[in-house]
Amino acid sequence: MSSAHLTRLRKWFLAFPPADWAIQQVRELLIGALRQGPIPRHVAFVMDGNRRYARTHKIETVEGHHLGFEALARILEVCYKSGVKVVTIYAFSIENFKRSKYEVDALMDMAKVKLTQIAQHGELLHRYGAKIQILGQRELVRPDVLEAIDKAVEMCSGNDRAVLNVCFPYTSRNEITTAIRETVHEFSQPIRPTMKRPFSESHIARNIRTRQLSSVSEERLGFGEENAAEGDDTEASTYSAASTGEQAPSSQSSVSNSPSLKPSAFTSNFPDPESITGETLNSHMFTADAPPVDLLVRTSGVRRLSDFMLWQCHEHTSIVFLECLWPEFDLWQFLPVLVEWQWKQRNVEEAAKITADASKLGLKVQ
Ligand SMILES: CC(C)=CCC/C(C)=C/CC/C(C)=C/COP(=O)(O)OP(=O)(O)O
Repeated sequence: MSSAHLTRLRKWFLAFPPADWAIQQVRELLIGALRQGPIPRHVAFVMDGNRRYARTHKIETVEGHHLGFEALARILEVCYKSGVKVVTIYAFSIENFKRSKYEVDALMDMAKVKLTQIAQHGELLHRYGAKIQILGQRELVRPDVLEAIDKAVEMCSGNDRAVLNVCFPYTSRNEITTAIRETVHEFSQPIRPTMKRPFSESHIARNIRTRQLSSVSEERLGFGEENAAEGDDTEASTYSAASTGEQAPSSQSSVSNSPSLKPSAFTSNFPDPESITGETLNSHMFTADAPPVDLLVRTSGVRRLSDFMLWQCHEHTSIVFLECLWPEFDLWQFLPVLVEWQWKQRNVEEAAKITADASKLGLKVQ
């Protein structure tokens, strides 16, 4: 039986109210079971296969994208109900501008209408306390579309339990380039000395460190350049306080992580590029506030990342390629992916626990 016939049969069966009710109950039960295990904090989707779905079902391309949106709404419900905090979707790649004007306009209009719809009071995003963030190159979007999506963002801005990141129009290369450009700009600005805050925690910590280091230096080293290289003098402390308080990325907590002056560069008054870390760049990514991606799913059998979430994927990110086309994607395809992720995650947590216990006993785990 062809997939078109199966879809029709499924629709016919689901049209019976008792069947619909029973399926809803099973869905709730399965999601409840999922919630008993670890849940990925951040899930990303490459929603691929809308046009192929439209072709195989002999419907308009735009209709394929509309069915793609319906699949998205279903899957967002599954994610938020299961406890996923951040969902990131590849809604429009910068490369997608190469498609026909008709299709680009249709996708833009769809974003305008659908984002407004799901942001309404009582609709999906409010039900799960999710806010929207638009990630990408805003300047490439038509003003009327921008106005509508900004309004949708505003409508959900009070929500703080979950996030929907809509990448639109986005590529990782553009995101990473923007982050590097902003970092270079930040590190090209002279550090402005600010008022000393004598009773701030960081100021006190620095002063203690400075005193400890200077007493060691006085005893052993004198006041040579080497001494300066190890500790902060009072002037450097003031500069560090300025950068820790105002210029360092929020995720950097230690004094040594913040943009600081090289002792040899005290006179240059610029932050030390050597203090740029992965955290510095991360704080300039569009997803700065989000945890790294734990699970990335791409549908339609295509096995590549297509310039999506290249920075956000880490050594434990599970990347899963599924054969089904995006409009077909639902809990039934997603469930095995989540169960496998939970199984792997338990192993990762178990291994971390063994390593921690071993290090407490002074042993080394291979
Ligand atoms: C909120 C919001 C804006 C939702 C967007 C809805 C949605 C599903 C957008 C996906 C658009 C897109 C380019 C999909 C890729 O499939 P494709 O067109 O490349 O299909 P193909 O791989 O079969 O050619």
